[in-house]
Amino acid sequence: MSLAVEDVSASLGGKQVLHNVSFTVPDGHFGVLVGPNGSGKSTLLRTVFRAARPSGGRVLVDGEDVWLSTARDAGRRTGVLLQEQHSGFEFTVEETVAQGRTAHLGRFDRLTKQDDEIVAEVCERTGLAAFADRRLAELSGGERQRVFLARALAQRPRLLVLDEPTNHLDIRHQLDLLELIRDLGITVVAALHGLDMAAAYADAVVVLDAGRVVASGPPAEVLTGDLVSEVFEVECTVDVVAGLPRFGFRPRAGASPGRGR
Ligand SMILES: Nc1ncnc2c1ncn2[C@@H]1O[C@H](COP(=O)(O)OP(=O)(O)OP(=O)(O)O)[C@@H](O)[C@H]1O
Repeated sequence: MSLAVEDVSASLGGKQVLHNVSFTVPDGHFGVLVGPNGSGKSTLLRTVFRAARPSGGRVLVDGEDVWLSTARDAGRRTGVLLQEQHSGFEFTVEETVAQGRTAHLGRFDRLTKQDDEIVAEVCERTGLAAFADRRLAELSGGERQRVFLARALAQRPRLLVLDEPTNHLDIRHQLDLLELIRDLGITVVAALHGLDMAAAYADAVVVLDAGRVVASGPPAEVLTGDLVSEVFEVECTVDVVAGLPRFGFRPRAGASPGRGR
């Protein structure tokens, strides 16, 4: 499933936070959004999974404007993993993952044996099988994040939208999650703060700054020391190790704590 964001603008609380943003993620590719806090990554992802309506422009999934399709159709094909979830902790892991199947059910349908098999397979794949009967309240933040990923995968989405999916995860689980996502072979768009991870896993990165795309393309071409220094207001050096950029950071001399936008 291809994703095309065309000239998207959005405003929140009377302030324009996205300015004519355009990029594409071809079918089966992994597109990553990077940018400083407040640069508009989450808002942009929300326009993609139909939670925030753009004030201008279009979001096309396989050529179809998501805002012209029903919420149910969009929900069926798009899996979403958000930064932090604060509810539903009374459910077990298995119950939560099974919620991913309900997007495909009619109002009075019940889960079938095939749904149960998908839930079991996803729990296995995400390393959650041993936790299946535990309540989310009894899990660590990182374990819960994996459950929410599993719920999104149980949906068997054709487009996966991830907002900081590696938040809370230790390094092994960050790598596991990104490997798993890459191996899914579906179209993925994710916001990531870790530039090393973005460089290692993305087919293409889109750099946002103050709601505008300032660069996009293959990570090794886009994530240069100069660009990262400029956008993140730090001193950044890049070494290429085994064909991948490795980033070194230092605070910029005389830098203030924020831009106060
Ligand atoms: N409900 C809201 N009302 C008004 N402004 C908002 C609202 N939500 C977000 N904003 C503003 O919109 C801008 C973009 O926020 P957004 O969450 O999309 O950025 P982000 O790049 O995802 O940030 P982070 O890296 O901190 O998660 C920020 O300036 C933020 O303060």
